[in-house]
Amino acid sequence: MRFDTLAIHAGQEPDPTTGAIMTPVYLTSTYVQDGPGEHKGYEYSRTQNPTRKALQDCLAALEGAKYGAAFASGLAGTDMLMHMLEAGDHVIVSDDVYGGTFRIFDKVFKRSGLNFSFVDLSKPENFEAAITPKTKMVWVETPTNPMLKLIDLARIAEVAKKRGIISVADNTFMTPYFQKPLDLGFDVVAHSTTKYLNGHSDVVGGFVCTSRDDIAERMYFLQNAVGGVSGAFDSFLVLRGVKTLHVRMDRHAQNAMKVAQYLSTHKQVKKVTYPGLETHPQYALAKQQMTGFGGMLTFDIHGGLEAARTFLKTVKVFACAESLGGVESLIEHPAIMTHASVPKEMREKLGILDGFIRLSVGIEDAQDLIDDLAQALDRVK
Ligand SMILES: C=C(NCc1c(COP(=O)(O)O)cnc(C)c1O)C(=O)O
Repeated sequence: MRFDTLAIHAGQEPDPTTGAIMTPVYLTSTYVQDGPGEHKGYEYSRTQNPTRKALQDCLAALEGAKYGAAFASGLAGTDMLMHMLEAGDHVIVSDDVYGGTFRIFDKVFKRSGLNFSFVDLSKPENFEAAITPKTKMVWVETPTNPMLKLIDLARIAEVAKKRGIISVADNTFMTPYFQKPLDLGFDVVAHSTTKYLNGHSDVVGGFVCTSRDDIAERMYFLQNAVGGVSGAFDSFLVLRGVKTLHVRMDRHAQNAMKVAQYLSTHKQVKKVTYPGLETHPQYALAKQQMTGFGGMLTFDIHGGLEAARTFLKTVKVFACAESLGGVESLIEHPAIMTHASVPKEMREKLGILDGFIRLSVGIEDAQDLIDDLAQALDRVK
């Protein structure tokens, strides 16, 4: 089956007992056994749950993975992956990542003895230069959150394989609809399903998938042993949301392009970054490894923090809030909000400055979105 059909059907057979076409929500913690160890493949819902299995199988099919595991949040999936490593191991991370991802690396796992290097992997030569004899994993986002830098997945994967390094791509921004890191040689894909996969801002969740048997064995062990699993109802909601992923992503991308083009002409706007604009420094790579450009864009507004605050308080259709990827349009100030946990000097080196604004462009009427931005920009000048 092709992507659009998999999004609706993969991992979901009609319920064998009743024929229910939608996977039931198995709100149960445990399963009665015929005798000690004599069960139907289900023992305890932290270990296995039919609704979570349907979600795991569906999302794995969309990423082209053999195995998938669903978690209570994106960072719970990150936590599981870090438990694959041991004290003294070294991880190379793209220098621009979600603030919470930076935080779990720098404030949690560094205390457990893991070492992290935050490297500008948009320049592929920097990856090999950062490898040490202790390097066990490379972790990338592309496009990065929030600077929307792109990383050449195939080139990173090639070097990682040659050096025996596990490669992980956080594919939250693009989703498998626009980008397939496993097809480009990556070992693991991670998602915050909170975002585009669920797509309706009513779940916090995570997902990790791979086609490597060795990684999968460890992944399922840790999912159960560490326990940060996706609950049955959250799994049902993500399974329901992902059914329209292909339709929503097309509309997100169409709207984002229109908004990016509008902002690019506005005198109050200093710089617009969107992978679909030919002005993006890595536009050629965007066209090479992505089939669409997503719904995320950023821009710098003249007037610094005061202008940014006024602007974020004046928009009406765009909601000022953290997160992204829902049907509604969101706007936020990374330096104060999503990336406050990144040290100021690191933020400023990346370009996350006082006038820097991130948009998650929703699937509303594009002209309504543009009109909303226009009226708010008029108030700023
Ligand atoms: C909440 C936001 N990000 C969460 C996130 C996460 C963490 O996902 P959680 O479900 O919030 O734990 C992981 N990876 C990326 C690329 C993310 O953007 C945000 O950027 O507003």
